[in-house]
Amino acid sequence: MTQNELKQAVARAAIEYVVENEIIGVGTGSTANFFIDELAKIKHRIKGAVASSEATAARLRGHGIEVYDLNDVPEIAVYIDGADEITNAGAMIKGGGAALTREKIVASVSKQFVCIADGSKLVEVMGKFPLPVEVLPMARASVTRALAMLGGTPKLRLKPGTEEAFITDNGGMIIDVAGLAIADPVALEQQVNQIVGVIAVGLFAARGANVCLLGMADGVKTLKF
Ligand SMILES: O=C[C@H](O)[C@H](O)[C@H](O)COP(=O)(O)O
Repeated sequence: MTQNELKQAVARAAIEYVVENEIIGVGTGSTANFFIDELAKIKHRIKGAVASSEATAARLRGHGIEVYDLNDVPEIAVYIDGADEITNAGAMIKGGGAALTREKIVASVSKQFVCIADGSKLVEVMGKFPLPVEVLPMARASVTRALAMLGGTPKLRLKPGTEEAFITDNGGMIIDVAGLAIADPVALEQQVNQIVGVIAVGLFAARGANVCLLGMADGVKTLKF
């Protein structure tokens, strides 16, 4: 099976977690895109969705799914999203697609977080995937110095094929920190959150996933945390 087929399989399996007549929280990225395409097939069974990025909002609308402003939605029954890495305790690195801040906000008001990922994302210790940190542009240099003190190698994310900084949906910049072996994800999440100028860190540990649907060659494996 190709990686895309594994992503498609977990996207399909995630439909079982969609709560009828509710507003669904929807993540960002290639796996989330497969999920949106599956969600479109049952759109008459949901009220609508809250999107974690402009790209997700556009794809949802393209399928005729109503997109709600989170300010008008006090609680979300289920949030479905991918991950860059996930541990067998449900902690995740997210933000490879730069949507970490909005993803964290939507996840924070969701009763259940269902992570959908191909099996290669399951790791024992996170950190092989560089940890994304969204920062206010004026704090780019000071936050970079503070992140270097944590032991990794921080690098400003650039717009593909250019020397210009990548700018997020929120007007922030992303610093990717390579070379961290994350022994205590909850402690590191707290530590990075305390750096002045950080908007959000792509560690989802204090609030991790409740369920993970992992795409494996022999089928979809369900992990519950
Ligand atoms: O910012 C992007 C998100 O955190 C994604 O969920 C994550 O990068 C995984 O993306 P993909 O499903 O494309 O591997």
